[in-house]
Amino acid sequence: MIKKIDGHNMYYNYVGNNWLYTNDEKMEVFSPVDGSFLGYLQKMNTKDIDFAFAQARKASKVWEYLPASERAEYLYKTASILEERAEEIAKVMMYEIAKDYKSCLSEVTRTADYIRFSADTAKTISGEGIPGDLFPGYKQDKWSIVKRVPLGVVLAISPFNYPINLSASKIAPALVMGNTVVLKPATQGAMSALHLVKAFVDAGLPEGVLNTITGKGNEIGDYVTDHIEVDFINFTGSSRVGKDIAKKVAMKPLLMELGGKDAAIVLEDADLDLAASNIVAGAYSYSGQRCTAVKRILVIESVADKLVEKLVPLVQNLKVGNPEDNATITPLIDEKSANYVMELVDEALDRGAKPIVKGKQEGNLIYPYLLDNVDVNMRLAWEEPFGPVLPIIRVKDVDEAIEFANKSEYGLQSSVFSNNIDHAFYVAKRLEVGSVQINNKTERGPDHFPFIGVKSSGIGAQGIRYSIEAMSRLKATILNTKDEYK
Ligand SMILES: NC(=O)C1=CN([C@@H]2O[C@H](COP(=O)(O)OP(=O)(O)OC[C@H]3O[C@@H](n4cnc5c(N)ncnc54)[C@H](OP(=O)(O)O)[C@@H]3O)[C@@H](O)[C@H]2O)C=CC1
Ligand SMILES: O=C(O)[C@H](O)COP(=O)(O)O
Repeated sequence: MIKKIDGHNMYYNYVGNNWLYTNDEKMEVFSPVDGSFLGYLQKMNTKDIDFAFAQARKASKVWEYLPASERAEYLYKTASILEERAEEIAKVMMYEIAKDYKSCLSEVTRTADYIRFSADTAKTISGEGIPGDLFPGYKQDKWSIVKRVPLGVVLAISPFNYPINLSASKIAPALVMGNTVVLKPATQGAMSALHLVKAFVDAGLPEGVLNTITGKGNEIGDYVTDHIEVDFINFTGSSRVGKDIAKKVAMKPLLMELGGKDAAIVLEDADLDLAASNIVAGAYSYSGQRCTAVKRILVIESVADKLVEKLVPLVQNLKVGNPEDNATITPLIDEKSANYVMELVDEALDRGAKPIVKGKQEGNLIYPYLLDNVDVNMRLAWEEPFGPVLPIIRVKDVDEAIEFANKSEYGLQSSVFSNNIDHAFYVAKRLEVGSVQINNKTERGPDHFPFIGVKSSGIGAQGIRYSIEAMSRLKATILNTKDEYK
């Protein structure tokens, strides 16, 4: 997987049954932690990409017909290998994406659990037999035997922020269902993703079943997504890129998890300590670079001051610094992203938002901001910063909270904090999002729950069983018999 070039690591792609050096074009990868040089990735060209898809197509004809229980065995082995290598992989991830070490480690072990659970779940996917005579005019001589079959070749495109988990959450359900996979990981995150792929390879996965493509999304993306051999696209990333792909590819089924602007709605009867601790954990972990991060607070005016009082010390106490020291606030993925976050902060401050915790920018590191009195005329009320910045929007009553929550173009998750279950359900029922958390921060998981984005936040449902179902289709074989004995 790794060869030395000029004394530096060069990551190869896995295609067919080999770690391949495909061509001389390469990309340099630097660490967002300290700018150090991490190594090279290959820039695959159209010929290399064609080869990867051809391998996946060829393998799908065999893999599809392997007994499901045998496919599951490869996943069990992969999960164990990942666990054995958890510390090594977590370190690679920490330097590659500047996520704190503890979270990197738990991402790897969570992924092993995810893969194992996918194998378990696949063994519960059964079919059904439907008797024909349920419909008027038919006799007992006709049966439809309905089962799930794979779609063929799945293109998995993953983002930088969960390079292992959001690659595996596409690969594992796809493979165990009998699809083959071509993975295009985020460029910043690809080294970690290739370590995941190596675990599958070392588990003995047959030739061509899992293949990888590296290269800049904005250069090879169109060619990859529109490739004739792609039967299904499973994408996680920004709404901008997701929408672009959806517009360009015609008649290809899609599963997309995109951006979010998750609101934490705090009602008058909320437990404010619980709300404050959940909101701060939800908003600032991994410096807010999570699609499910709490990205705005909508609080009823009558309890807003009290909530703010509880939030301020929690935000002030967040550890800022190095991922090796398990800081919560670590450098953002790059300086461009940090500059965008500051653009939103500065615009809100210029328009009168109150910085109750005032952060600062040092290159790609942003110290946390908590801004009060953000209003609907500020970009920060609507745009997704993907950084450690949390706006507080004060609302007069519950209906205004619901109205503002739903005005967002996004619809991933929301939280509602209330000690009155009827009030919480009143709000939950009216929110236009995939999931509502009652008295908890917004978050994905446990991973067998459905994870759904609506509006600009996605298409379809992820979650182990749901992903398996999404990457399969029903196939009916109709058995016609004669009710006679000759
Ligand atoms: N809802 C969810 O589950 C999640 C959503 N997200 C969202 O993702 C964003 C951050 O992740 P980020 O990685 O920056 O997202 P991007 O959309 O920039 O990139 C996601 C993936 O798409 C690739 N890509 C980029 N351009 C194209 C293209 N034209 N065609 C095909 N693929 C392309 C990228 O490759 P390359 O790196 O080479 O550019 C990367 O692999 C945030 O908006 C966040 O909310 C993130 C995680 C989970
Ligand atoms: O990409 C994301 O940000 C994740 O899907 C969120 O996952 P989490 O809620 O487990 O952090």
